[in-house]
Amino acid sequence: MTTPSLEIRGLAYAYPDGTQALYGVDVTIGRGERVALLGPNGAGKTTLVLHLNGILHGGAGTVRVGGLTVDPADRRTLQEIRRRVGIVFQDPDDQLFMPTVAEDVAFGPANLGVRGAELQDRVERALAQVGMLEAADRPPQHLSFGQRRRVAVATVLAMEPEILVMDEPSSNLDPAGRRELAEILRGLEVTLLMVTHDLPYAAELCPRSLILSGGVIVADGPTAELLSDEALLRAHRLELPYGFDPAFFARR
Ligand SMILES: Nc1ncnc2c1ncn2[C@@H]1O[C@H](COP(=O)(O)OP(=O)(O)OP(=O)(O)O)[C@@H](O)[C@H]1O
Repeated sequence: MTTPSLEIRGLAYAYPDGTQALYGVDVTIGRGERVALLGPNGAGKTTLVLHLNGILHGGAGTVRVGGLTVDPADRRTLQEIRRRVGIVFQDPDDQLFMPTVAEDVAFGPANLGVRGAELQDRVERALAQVGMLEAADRPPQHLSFGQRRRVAVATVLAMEPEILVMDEPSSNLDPAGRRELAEILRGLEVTLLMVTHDLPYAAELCPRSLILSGGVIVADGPTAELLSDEALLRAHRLELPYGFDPAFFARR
C-alpha cells in the first residue's frame, strides 16, 4: 500500500485565549484523492489547514504528510513539509508579489536551490498545467482575478507538492472562470484538499467530502451521499442552492 498523502491522528487544538477549535480530528487522505472539507463558519477548517504545514501547533495529536511527521521544532523537516503542503489562499494577491508571473512561480523552487534549466522547466510546466504559460512575462497585477488565482496555483505546483490545499477556490470567480478552474483542478495529478462553502463545487470536483463541525469530523464519505442527507446538512448549517441535485455529478 502506498503511503497516504495525509494522516491526521487525534488532532486537538485550543487558541491561546482558550478557544478550543479542534477536538481530536482523525483523517486519512490517500495519494491522488480529491477531498472537500466542508463545514459552517467557525467549524475549525482554517485551524485544521494551518496545522498541515506547522503554522499552528502545540496541541495534541499528529499530522503526517507523505509519511513525514510535522514537527515545528525541526527546521529541516518543516522546510520539507512546507514544500509538500501547497496552500493556495483565498486571495491570490497574498501569494503574488514579483514583477512577472514567471518570477512569482520561480520564487519557491529557487528558494529551495533549484536553478538553471530545471528551474525554467518547473516554471513552464506549472504554468502550462494551469493554462497560463502565455502570461509568463506579464506583471501579475495586469491579469484578471481568475488568471491570478490560476497563477497562485502554479506557484504551489512548481514546488511539486504532495498535497494541494485550496481555500475557497471558487470564490470571486465568474461562471466561466469557475468552470475553467474546475477543469484544471480535475486534470492535476495531485492530492487535493479543498476547503469550501460552495457545495456544488465540492460535488463537481471531489468524490469524497469531510464535514467538520464544532471542531469534530461529523461525516466522511462520498460527496453525493453526504450532500443528499438533508438532516445532516441542516444540523451543520450547510445548504444546497435551490434545485441542485447532489447526485448529478456522481452519475456523470
Ligand atoms: N486567533 C484566534 N484566537 C482565538 N480563537 C480563534 C482564532 N482563530 C479562530 N478562532 C476560533 O476557532 C474556531 C475555529 O475557527 P476557524 O477559523 O478554524 O473556523 P473555519 O471553519 O475556518 O471558519 P470559516 O468558515 O468562517 O472560515 C472558532 O470558534 C473561531 O472563533
